[in-house]
Amino acid sequence: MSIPLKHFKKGTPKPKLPEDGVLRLYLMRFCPYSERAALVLAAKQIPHHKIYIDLSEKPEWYTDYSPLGKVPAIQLTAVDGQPALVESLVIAEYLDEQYPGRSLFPADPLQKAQDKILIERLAPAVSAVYPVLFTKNPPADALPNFEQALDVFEQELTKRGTPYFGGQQIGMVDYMIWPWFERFPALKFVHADKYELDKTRYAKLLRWVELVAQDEAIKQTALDSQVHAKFMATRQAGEPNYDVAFEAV
Ligand SMILES: N[C@@H](CCC(=O)N[C@@H](CS)C(=O)NCC(=O)O)C(=O)O
Repeated sequence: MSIPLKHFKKGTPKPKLPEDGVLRLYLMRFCPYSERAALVLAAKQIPHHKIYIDLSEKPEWYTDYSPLGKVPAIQLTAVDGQPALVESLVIAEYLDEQYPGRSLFPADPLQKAQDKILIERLAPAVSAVYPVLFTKNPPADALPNFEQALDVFEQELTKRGTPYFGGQQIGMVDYMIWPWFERFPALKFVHADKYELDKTRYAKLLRWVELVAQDEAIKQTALDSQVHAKFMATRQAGEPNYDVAFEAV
C-alpha cells in the first residue's frame, strides 16, 4: 500500500483500511509526541504505515482514531471502529511490551518508574522554551527558566555515570526526550542572538545529543534543525505549514 508523503487535510478521503493488517501510525511530521511513537516503531523494527495529519485542517474522519483529535495515534487492526491507541507514552510502552526485541524500559519496576518520572521532568523545559521557538514575543525569563529545567538532565547523566539515560545502550528515556533535543538547536536560527546551549554547563548532555544522533532509529526519524526552524517560522507567522518537512532546505 502506498500512502502519499504529505499531510492529510480536511476533505482528504479517509484512507482505506490496511488490507495487509499492518499497524498504522497517525502523526504530524513536526510533532515531538508523534516522533516518540515513530522512534519506538523504528527501534523495534515494527512494520507500519505512516499517515500524516494536518493539524490546522484536520480530516473529518480523524476523530474516529483519536477522540481528541491529537497525534500520535496508532491503529492496531484492520477492523474499522476498533479503538486506536493515543498518548505517546502509552503507545511507546505498549509497543515496547507487545513486540519482540530488546526491551527499551528497564525490567526492574522501580527503575522503570524512576525513568518515567525523569521523562515527565522535561515538561518545564519544554513549556519554557516553546514561546521562544514558536512565537514572536517570548517572555524575558523564558531562556533562564529553560536552562534551569535542563540542569536536571545534566545532573542525572552525572549521577547515572552512563553515556545514555538508558545505561550503556540507548533506552526509552533517551527516545522519549530526544524529539525536544532535536528541536532545541533550532534556537540558533530562530532566536535573534543565535542562542546555543552553554558547552560547559551542559557538557554531558551535549555529548549525549551527539551520541544519540548516531542511533539508527533516530537517523530514520530526525529532521535537520534548519527544517525545524523553517517550520517554526511558518508557525510564528500564524500559518503553520507542515508540508515543509518534505521540502529541501
Ligand atoms: N499528551 C499527548 C500530547 C499530544 C499532542 O499534544 N499533540 C499535538 C501535536 S504535537 C496535537 O495533536 N495537537 C493538535 C490539537 O491539540 O488539536 C501525547 O503525549 O501524545
